[in-house]
Amino acid sequence: MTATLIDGKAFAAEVRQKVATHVTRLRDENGITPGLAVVLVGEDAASQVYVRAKGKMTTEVGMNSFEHKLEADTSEGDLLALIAKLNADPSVNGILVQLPLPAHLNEDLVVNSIDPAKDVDGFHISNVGRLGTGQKSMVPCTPLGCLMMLREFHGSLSGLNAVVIGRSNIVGKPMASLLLGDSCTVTIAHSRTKDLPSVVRAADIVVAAVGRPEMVTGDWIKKGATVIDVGINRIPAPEKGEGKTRLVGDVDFASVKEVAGAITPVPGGVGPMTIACLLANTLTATCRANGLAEPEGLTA
Ligand SMILES: NC(=O)C1=CN([C@@H]2O[C@H](COP(=O)(O)OP(=O)(O)OC[C@H]3O[C@@H](n4cnc5c(N)ncnc54)[C@H](OP(=O)(O)O)[C@@H]3O)[C@@H](O)[C@H]2O)C=CC1
Ligand SMILES: Nc1nc(=O)c2c([nH]1)NC[C@@H]1CN(c3ccc(C(=O)N[C@@H](CCC(=O)O)C(=O)O)cc3)C=[N+]21
Repeated sequence: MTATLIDGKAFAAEVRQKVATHVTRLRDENGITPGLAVVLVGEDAASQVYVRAKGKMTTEVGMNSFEHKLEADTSEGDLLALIAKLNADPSVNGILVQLPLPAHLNEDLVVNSIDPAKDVDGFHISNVGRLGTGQKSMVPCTPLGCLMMLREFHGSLSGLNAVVIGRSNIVGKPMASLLLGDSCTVTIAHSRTKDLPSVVRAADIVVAAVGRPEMVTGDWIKKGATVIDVGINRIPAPEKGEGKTRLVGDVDFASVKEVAGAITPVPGGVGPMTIACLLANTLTATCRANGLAEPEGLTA
């Protein structure tokens, strides 16, 4: 058996197109252009690539993109002052501080200084609490993108067994909340889970967010299960030439696709959906800030 490929890249393009249509309407009918501010501290090469891609897609959907690149040794006070300025700026509807931050900066403090209404990552303690209690919130982009793909593929998720591998605040935990919200029976697995393969074998839906290249193999997967691969791992690819690398997920695509019913690829799966959901969240935040109706199908 070969699994159906869930094409995140194509789906993300559709989401961005929907966002662009709403942005045009906001401009024409309300004279509003949503603005997204991205703050990058330090020179991490991978982060720079990602920030550039976000900036390009932000302007492509007709939003304003504001990039703030700060030195790696920026003080906490200077970073908090920038965030305060962005919080107060009416042309900024969304604020994203690229994580991880350099070690001398307190991530919780920084994230919780963002105005929750502009917290398009959904990492602020108030948004986390709202999501956990089923109140309207900003929903973290990566889990939201996974949920959109699952809903598109399955229709209803009600009663399905979902196993989320990974319990980070940015992926695993919010993913589990969203799946519970859609009435899945949810198990969260992590590095202390006993006999992970047999836990995963019970799942109709597997979301792998571990950060270990190709860890989940075909013999862990129930026949016909849906597998969402969040992992982004760069590994050496000597076959492409000396010093070359390639991107792989947390799922061993080759063996899993023979057993699963559906699977997302890496690249071209969750990654593009994450950026599309960031733009969707920025649009949602703009509508809420202006007391306008929210676009349908772009939030949880
Ligand atoms: N596509 C996208 O848009 C995004 C992709 N990512 C990618 O997703 C992956 C996960 O990211 P993130 O959640 O931030 O990672 P973290 O490192 O914060 O969390 C990893 C989780 O995996 C668990 N884990 C580690 N090793 C094992 C193991 N051997 N067996 C079972 N569980 C294990 C850890 O358990 P414990 O808590 O016990 O230590 C932890 O809960 C990474 O590859 C990252 O690059 C992340 C964000 C966005
Ligand atoms: N505050 C914050 N919010 C984030 O959402 C956030 C973050 N910090 N820090 C880093 C992680 C990682 N992340 C990715 C998003 C898109 C791709 C993506 O588009 N990947 C492409 C491939 C890109 C490539 O070729 O390198 C794909 O999977 O097809 C990857 C990774 C968001 N993150």
